Amino acid sequence: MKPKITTDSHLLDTVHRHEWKQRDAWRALRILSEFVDGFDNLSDLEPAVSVFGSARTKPGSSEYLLGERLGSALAKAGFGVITGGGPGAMEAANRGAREAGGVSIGLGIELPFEQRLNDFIDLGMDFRYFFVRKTMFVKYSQAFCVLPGGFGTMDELFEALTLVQTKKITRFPVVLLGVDYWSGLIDWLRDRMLHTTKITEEDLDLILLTDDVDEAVAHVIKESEYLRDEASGKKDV
Ligand SMILES: CC(C)=CCNc1ncnc2c1ncn2[C@@H]1O[C@H](COP(=O)(O)O)[C@@H](O)[C@H]1O
Repeated sequence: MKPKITTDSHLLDTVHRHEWKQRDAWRALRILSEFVDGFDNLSDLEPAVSVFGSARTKPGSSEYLLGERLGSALAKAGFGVITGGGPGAMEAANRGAREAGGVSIGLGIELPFEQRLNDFIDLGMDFRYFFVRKTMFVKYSQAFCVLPGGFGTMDELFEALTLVQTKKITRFPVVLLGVDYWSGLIDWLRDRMLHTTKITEEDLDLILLTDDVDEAVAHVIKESEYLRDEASGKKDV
């Protein structure tokens, strides 16, 4: 089946870009309105953590259960849980949060195939543009927790790391859950990127790698407290 054309794909169409000239100007307003909707819906949110992970994680699998436990632990610690609103690891984290009585948020994305928000979301939004949605993940969360995932998950992970490394955001905790899954990547970052000085030791220290949901949540709490103290002037920037 031929994939449906999405709004995002029109924007990124390089072949017909002359034809899109007029329409792209209008598109800018649509993008603006998507930002406004996001700010409007999310600015009153309690402290929240974004959880990322594969859309393909199977319900009942160990990775799904890890996502559920993470969502639940974050909710019990008082954090809202924000995901991409889709299936798999996103659903698992939303489910854990909802079942623990927390606030479960899903920021969905228009895709070329049929897609709806998962069934465990209290506050849901659908975005047309990936980049607008990504702004919301960063702006409205205190930390990123990353479950095993593919390209989409890597994109979200490395965006956060780049923002911290370039000091666009400060001390934003990034936790990778799933030692077995992620340790190959961490080894490569250390042995290749760090070894050839493309990143620094300090950059690697931005990431906590663990299988332990409680350790992940404790880390997020500790970093959030530091940021709160910093904002209230108790700590030097
Ligand atoms: C079965 C399937 C592919 C469904 C796709 N449905 C999706 N719905 C919502 N967010 C998504 C989806 N696919 C990728 N993402 C985004 O990319 C990440 C997962 O991508 P991946 O599966 O690791 O690469 C998620 O954290 C999410 O923000």
